[in-house]
Amino acid sequence: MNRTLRIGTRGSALALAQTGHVADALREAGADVEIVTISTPGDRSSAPIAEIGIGVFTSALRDALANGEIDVAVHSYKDLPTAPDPRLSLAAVPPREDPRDALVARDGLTLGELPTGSKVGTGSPRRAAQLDALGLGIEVVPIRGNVDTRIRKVADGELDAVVLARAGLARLGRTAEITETLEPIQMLPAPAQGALAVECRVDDVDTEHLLQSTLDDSASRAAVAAERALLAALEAGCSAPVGALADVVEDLAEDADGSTRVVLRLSLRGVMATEDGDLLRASATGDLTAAEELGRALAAELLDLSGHATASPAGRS
Ligand SMILES: NCc1[nH]cc(CCC(=O)O)c1CC(=O)O
Repeated sequence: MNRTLRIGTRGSALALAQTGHVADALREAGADVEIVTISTPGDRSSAPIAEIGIGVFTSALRDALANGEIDVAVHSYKDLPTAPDPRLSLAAVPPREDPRDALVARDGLTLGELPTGSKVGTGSPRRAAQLDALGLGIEVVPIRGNVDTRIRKVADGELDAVVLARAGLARLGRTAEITETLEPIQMLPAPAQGALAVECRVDDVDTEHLLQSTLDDSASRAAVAAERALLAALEAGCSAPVGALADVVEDLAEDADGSTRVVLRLSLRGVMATEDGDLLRASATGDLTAAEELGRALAAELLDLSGHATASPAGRS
């Protein structure tokens, strides 16, 4: 293909870093690429994400792609609405970064070492609910802003700690500032956290093929598909108190002749906060080729649990 591919991105440091990695990989594969920065309403507003709604960061980029202003859009996958955009194709899910959340605390402290009454900043209801459930006596303070702004609140002494996606810090080269990487058993990440979504126009089959063959990682795609199907089935967005993490695991399957062989399967964990702040957890394992079914089955289990726990589950109101 000898045309120049215009790759669209938001202008934040994180978005530019992510898009830079995608552009590098495409250049290595011999493509001619150019980066185009698109300003989104989400970048211009400082209101809480829960108020301005899912899609604030991604819909301007998607429109620019559908209109032909750009040929490729790179998104943080977890920021995409769960409804598919019929104008676009999800051409590639590149190998996922570490999906876990990370703590950046003063004086090198871990969560367990933070004294009672410590202020921990996060704008995410999912992170807030899971922090509260740990029962550490810490105060969760709502914050917004880019990664740099959030970390600065710790350096300035306004907060004792913030919780951020490890992947974002890794892409910005700032993992040295992490004081603890939070284990999923304490803090399940947002569905698709750490993964990128690379889109092109649905009728641009040349670009679709190039992106898919150069960038796509089928294990990352399957894991994220399961997590997102769970989220979609809970009718919840990125600001909902829902965490999910799928891992590709090795399992043993028995053949008809009695011999065993190693097969890859998906292991999915999910957490959902009720309106009372209780956490409901469930997990299941399924076929790598049936990721979405696994996500939907686990969502049904969580909804069933919530029916027993409370009359009106969070994320459905
Ligand atoms: N909602 C903001 C956002 N979108 C993607 C990332 C981090 C990178 C990723 O998860 O892929 C972040 C920052 C954060 O949650 O700390």
